[in-house]
Amino acid sequence: MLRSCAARPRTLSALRAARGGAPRPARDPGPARRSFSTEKVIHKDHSLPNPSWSKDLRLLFDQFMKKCEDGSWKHLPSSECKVPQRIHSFKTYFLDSKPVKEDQLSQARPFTRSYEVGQGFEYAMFYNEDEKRTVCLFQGGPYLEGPPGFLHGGALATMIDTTLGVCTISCMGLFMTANLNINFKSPIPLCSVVVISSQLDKVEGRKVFVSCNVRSVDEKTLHSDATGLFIKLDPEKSLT
Ligand SMILES: CCCCCCCCCCCCCCCC(=O)SCCNC(=O)CCNC(=O)[C@H](O)C(C)(C)COP(=O)(O)OP(=O)(O)OC[C@H]1O[C@@H](n2cnc3c(N)ncnc32)[C@H](O)[C@@H]1OP(=O)(O)O
Repeated sequence: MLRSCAARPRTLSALRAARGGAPRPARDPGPARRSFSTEKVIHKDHSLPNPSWSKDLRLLFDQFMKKCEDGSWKHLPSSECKVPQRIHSFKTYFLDSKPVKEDQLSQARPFTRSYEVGQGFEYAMFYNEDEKRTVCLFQGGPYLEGPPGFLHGGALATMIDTTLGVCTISCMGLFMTANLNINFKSPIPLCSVVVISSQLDKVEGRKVFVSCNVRSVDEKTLHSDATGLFIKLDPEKSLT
């Protein structure tokens, strides 16, 4: 039986409604056309509240949306993370890599958005360009269990990597994670909400140094801290 963090939609149509969609969507054109067409593709924004979000996550989300009103913070819709041009650019950088078969590629989707609503990674990100900071409000669902009742360290590492990755976007260009160091200080109860606060510390040529901490909603518990190194892909190089 599925478990969830908040009231779980009981029917398929309720689930679709929770995702913000119509009760029965039009026939899906198929992932190949949906994700990789050069035509304008409309993606659903998974970073908006849904019924699986706990009160804590909703409150924090509302607080940050308020901060967006004066333009200092920007809410990052999940749909911006999978832009066809960006996918094409990555392909051109890694021309010599063993090509993924088209039918496999057509099924690809962002790791953190590949779970049913409420079961995996529920999160929203906010970005402050002037301060070079990114904040991720994250609720890890029941399918992300590591030690019984607690979040898997790899799931947290994924969210740290994603948050730090978004933090590098102020430098523009395409980046890859080269190094990630995480100190796990206190386990995170499954289904609880944590705040990942990241900042850009230093840029040295193509190297971008970023760091973050992960705290409980009341800020009393430091769950983790981490540093990351992201490398801007060199247009002169084609990597294998
Ligand atoms: C406005 C709204 C927009 C929203 C927009 C959303 C965007 C949505 C974002 C999603 C965010 C997802 C975040 C997931 C991000 C992954 O999951 S990435 C996947 C995991 N990472 C990988 O697979 C990377 C594999 N590694 C590589 O491809 C290559 O090693 C790299 C990292 C590209 C570097 O290769 P390279 O360009 O040949 O670099 P290279 O010349 O060797 O080194 C450059 C410099 O970096 C140093 N360096 C390289 N590697 C290391 C290392 N590991 N440690 C220390 N130093 C290193 C070198 O020493 C060198 O230093 P200098 O000599 O210049 O001082």
